[in-house]
Amino acid sequence: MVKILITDPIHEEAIKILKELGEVEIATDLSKEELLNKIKDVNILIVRSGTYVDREIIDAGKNLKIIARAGVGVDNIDVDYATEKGIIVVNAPDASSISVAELTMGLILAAARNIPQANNSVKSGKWERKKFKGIELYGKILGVVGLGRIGQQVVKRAKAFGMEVIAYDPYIPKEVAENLGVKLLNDLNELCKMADIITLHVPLTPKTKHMIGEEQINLMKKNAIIVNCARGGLIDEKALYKALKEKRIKAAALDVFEKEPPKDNPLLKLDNLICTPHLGASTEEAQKAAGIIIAEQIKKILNGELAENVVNFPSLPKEKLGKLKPYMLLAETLGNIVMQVLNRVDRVEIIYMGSLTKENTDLITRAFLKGLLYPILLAGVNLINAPIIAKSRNINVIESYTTEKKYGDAIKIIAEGDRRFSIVGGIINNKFVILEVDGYEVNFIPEGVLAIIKHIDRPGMIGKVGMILGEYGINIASMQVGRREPGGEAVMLINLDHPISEEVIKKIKEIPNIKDVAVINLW
Ligand SMILES: NC(=O)C1=CN([C@@H]2O[C@H](COP(=O)(O)OP(=O)(O)OC[C@H]3O[C@@H](n4cnc5c(N)ncnc54)[C@H](O)[C@@H]3O)[C@@H](O)[C@H]2O)C=CC1
Ligand SMILES: O=C(O)C(=O)COP(=O)(O)O
Repeated sequence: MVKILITDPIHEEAIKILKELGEVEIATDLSKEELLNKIKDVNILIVRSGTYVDREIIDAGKNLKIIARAGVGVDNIDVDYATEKGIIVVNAPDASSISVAELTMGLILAAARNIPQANNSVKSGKWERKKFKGIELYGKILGVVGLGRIGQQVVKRAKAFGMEVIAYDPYIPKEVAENLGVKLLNDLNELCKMADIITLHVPLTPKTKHMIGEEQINLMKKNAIIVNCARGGLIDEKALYKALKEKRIKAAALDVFEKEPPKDNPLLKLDNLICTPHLGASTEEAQKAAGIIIAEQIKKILNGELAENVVNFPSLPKEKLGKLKPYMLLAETLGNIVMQVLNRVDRVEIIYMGSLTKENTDLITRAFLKGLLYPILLAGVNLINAPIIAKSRNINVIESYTTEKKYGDAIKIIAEGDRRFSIVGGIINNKFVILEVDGYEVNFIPEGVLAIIKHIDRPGMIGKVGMILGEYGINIASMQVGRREPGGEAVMLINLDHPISEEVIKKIKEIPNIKDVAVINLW
């Protein structure tokens, strides 16, 4: 009988379904040691955000086949390692959007009207009507950062309050914003300047980490309110603490923290900070939906059926994949690179070369689209929904085939968005190799953090880039230059051991003869 372990609270309706599938044990609040012990015989582990499923847990789970996340974010699960171990990861991305949007409105109102502070005051025997004068939402400007599932629900509710809504989401088609009656801005700093209230609804990625820092907070209005019901880490908590302490802005309302629970976090001592303990998805409705969705997904997987919310690869039967799997992984990596080089993608052409032209390439194209959308949507995108999401984001996808044999079995991507970008990737000795970038031939294995630097071929260019990286303590793992002729345009590919900050990128861009710098985190 299948053994199912549930380590975070999930809805009883879901437990009912799971009990029909196997032997269920519910053990919440386990210490890591306890979990390491229990996981040994478990086949299916069910978690929410309270359980960290790291390498050690996965290694200990010798019989683990499925990890189910009864919610959206899988940032507490080492999905790559699970994939490596052949463990399926499944989630429920749509279940809690309305609940999170409603909590966001709750926190906006609470901050605007000082509700938590006033509640504490009355309960302590005071009657301080003057102290707690608030502001109306009516007529105020709401700045929504991230116009995805939750952001869009927030817009609808804010409109009902008579708010004017502006948004920043470089990846969403402008028609989506137009249909919602939202003004879409091209610049986050502009939103920070204009908005009375700012609310965050983006995933936490290397690009969005600390997207609200000192610079953005300093641009905000004196009475601005900032709300975060997405992920801790989007706001630089040190900068926020300073701004709230100095009353640079009116208030912040947080459902999420960089470290949860936020023990000893100095923010908690501030009167103008209100907070909830990561309650966005904690409603009867969202939990019921999330629980039932993952229980149904598990049932499908156990029956050998296609499950829609599988986050990673191993769900696909080996016999169906054959030689395609490495090319799916290659395509996923190419997708990753393209989105991070271009930021906004309007059109992609996927050109299959060599003997790949004889294969059924549908799965490879899906893997490419999953990789393309992953840097902005994380676990919300999978092999099943990737083409639909690409379409909903107005990304025109074209597949074509060429008998050209120059690179053997390879995949070429020509993408258009902020600019045109092309890349060819192949597989040599079981390694992904970049064979061409923007028409320049190279032979480079991308690993860790990849920098693609376009420049004019002049003596000392490599040294100048290396010096700046060295100054910031960033190690170069490997590098290569591709050029057509000496003195002309060239491309430098560098693998770095660490991610690099916007400050370093800016410094490199300031070197004379550097044309463009793109830094890509390879997931
Ligand atoms: N507090 C809670 O309990 C919960 C929090 N969440 C969090 O809410 C957040 C949003 O979730 P969904 O709306 O479901 O995600 P979604 O994937 O539907 O939407 C995210 C949006 O962010 C945009 N985006 C990505 N990178 C961006 C950037 N650099 N700048 C601006 N926009 C960017 C994407 O284009 C997308 O439209 C996630 O962080 C999720 O983890 C989700 C559920 C519960
Ligand atoms: O689903 C998500 O991403 C959430 O942040 C909600 O987390 P939870 O299920 O409440 O632990």
